[in-house]
Amino acid sequence: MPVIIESSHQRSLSYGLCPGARPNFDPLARNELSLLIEQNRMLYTHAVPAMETLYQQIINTHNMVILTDAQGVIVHSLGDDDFLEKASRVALQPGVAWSEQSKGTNAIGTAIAEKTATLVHADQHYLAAHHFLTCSAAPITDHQGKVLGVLDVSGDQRSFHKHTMALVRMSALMIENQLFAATFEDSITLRFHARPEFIGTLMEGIASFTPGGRFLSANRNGLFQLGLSWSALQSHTFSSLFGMSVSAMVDHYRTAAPGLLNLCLLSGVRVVGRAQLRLMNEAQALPGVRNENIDRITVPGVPARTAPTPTAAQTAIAARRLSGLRYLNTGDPQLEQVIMKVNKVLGRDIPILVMGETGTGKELLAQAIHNDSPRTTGPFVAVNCASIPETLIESELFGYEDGAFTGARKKGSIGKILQANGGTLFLDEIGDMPFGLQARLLRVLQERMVTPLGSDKSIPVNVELICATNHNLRERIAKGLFREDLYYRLNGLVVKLPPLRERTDLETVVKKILATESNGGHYMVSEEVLFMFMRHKWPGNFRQLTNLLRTAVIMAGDEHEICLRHMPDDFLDDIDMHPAVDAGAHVATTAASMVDTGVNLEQLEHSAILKSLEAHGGNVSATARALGVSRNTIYRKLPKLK
Ligand SMILES: Nc1ncnc2c1ncn2[C@@H]1O[C@H](COP(=O)(O)OP(=O)(O)OP(=O)(O)O)[C@@H](O)[C@H]1O
Repeated sequence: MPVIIESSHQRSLSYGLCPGARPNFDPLARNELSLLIEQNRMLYTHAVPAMETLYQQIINTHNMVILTDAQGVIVHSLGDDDFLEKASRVALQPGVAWSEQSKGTNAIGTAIAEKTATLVHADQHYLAAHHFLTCSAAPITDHQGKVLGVLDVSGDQRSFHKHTMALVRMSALMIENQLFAATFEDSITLRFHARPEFIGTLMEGIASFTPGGRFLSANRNGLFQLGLSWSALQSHTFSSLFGMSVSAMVDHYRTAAPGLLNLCLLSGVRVVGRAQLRLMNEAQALPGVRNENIDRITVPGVPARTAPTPTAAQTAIAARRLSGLRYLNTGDPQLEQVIMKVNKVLGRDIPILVMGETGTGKELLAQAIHNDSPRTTGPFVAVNCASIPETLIESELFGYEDGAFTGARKKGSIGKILQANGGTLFLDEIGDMPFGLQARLLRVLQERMVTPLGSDKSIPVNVELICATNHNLRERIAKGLFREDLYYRLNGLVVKLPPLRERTDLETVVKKILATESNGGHYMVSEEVLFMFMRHKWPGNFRQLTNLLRTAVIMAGDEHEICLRHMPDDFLDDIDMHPAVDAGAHVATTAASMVDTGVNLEQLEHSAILKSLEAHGGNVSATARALGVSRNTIYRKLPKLK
């Protein structure tokens, strides 16, 4: 048995695992999984296209391609799970943990423990239940060598192929290189190799530098070619590593037809390289480049931004999928119903009407519907009917011909409806559409033709329509402000987004927003703040919560726990915090008087929790202890208290 497997078996034993034990395949709850994906957003976005390419190479071989986070929890998997027994299918699904601690020796867990690509075949697995598997895994590391996750191919051990490991390694390297390029987008990046034909391939070294030439980081092959550790490289510069100053390199690209750079490594090995400069704002710091108030410089012959490659397009598709419906689902039952209904009409040409207060995420939902629909590669065009002056909304929507009215642009405009052709048109605040225009919109929807202002030609149009409103449209119909016939044309499926104060997943939502706002940084809110959030009415819903958390993250700085002192004063003013009272006595008296007045048990329970929380200054743990229930019970019951 290879040494690496032997030491892993010893570790598995020390974790108290028994080879004959039945593994635990319980996946994370859906809301926990969306949070996990949110926290690993960058890895996920860059890995999914590479996983799809990898899968194309092993399709029909009874294998699955798996991506995990740094702890070995699966965040995405795709492929043939037909080789698995029904009961084991769940094992390779998102949300299941494959760390050594939970599953013993296995390719994912062992690759994380050993920080190296690992093959675990058949009975090399610690648990007998996994002996039917063969798994090849490679860690994906960031620019500082920290493991971000693992890429793995798992299949039936009878389908073992010796090339699989090499494919997995190459794909992991591809993901690392893309992550590296995305991290150092605004730096000097040098791609280098001893052989010119390897520039632009997975074998190239990549090193990044500040505009002044200070070393920032290098990818795996870069470190290998430079022959120095990451920490030893910190004191180096472009010129100390490659024997050429940054200004000489810039001069090279000023020549008429600059070829590859001829460079010499510290070891004396000669390499060739191609530099990319994408310097934002710091252009002035670059020696030899004139300061002409430029905030992005392009060196002739060097593309400032690489043209979109198929991989970039795939990355964009993955990013779109990441904003799909399943990632909005963070555990609130009302929202779950909305998503379930919307999923049923996807791609069926049924207009969707989204109701909800301001900031409840109506536009985000519309975008997610578009991203998950078969029209995802088409345009998504949003029009806010309330924010466009009444006199302009007609031309904005329907377009106009050259010179149709005074002030019109010379060449006319195609209008938002035609811009959305082949995609989705999202009409926000539809209730505010001027009455006169409602008839025109209705005609477009019925005839599927648009006639621009000043034109006598009708142009066919094919759009999926999503409308949103925070008005009660029936009331507006009754007042003669909204056409009934248009209402019936729009309401193919009507869904209502719950306001934040009614959502039961506030804690998950807060974590998700914090993960996004802090770019993966690990911020959390204190119990006291969470309690306040649960009592707040949130008139601005997500918009208000997102802004508040954005500011709080900045205020908290290095502290990572967001407390009351990080909250803005106006928010604190809004919260009605009563002084603490003797909880027990107060609860008992209130309960007695409530029973007298015929209040039901649920109201009594709510009142007791509320009073106790007030008495404990909002401390949920202390309240739970005082009332003899779990913290979760308090959280579950809190939203109903408002
Ligand atoms: N589920 C969510 N998670 C995180 N942020 C969200 C969520 N839903 C909405 N937001 C954020 O809240 C803000 C408002 O969302 P959005 O514009 O979709 O709401 P809306 O209901 O269309 O608002 P309005 O009625 O004012 O047009 C946006 O910044 C959006 O990114």
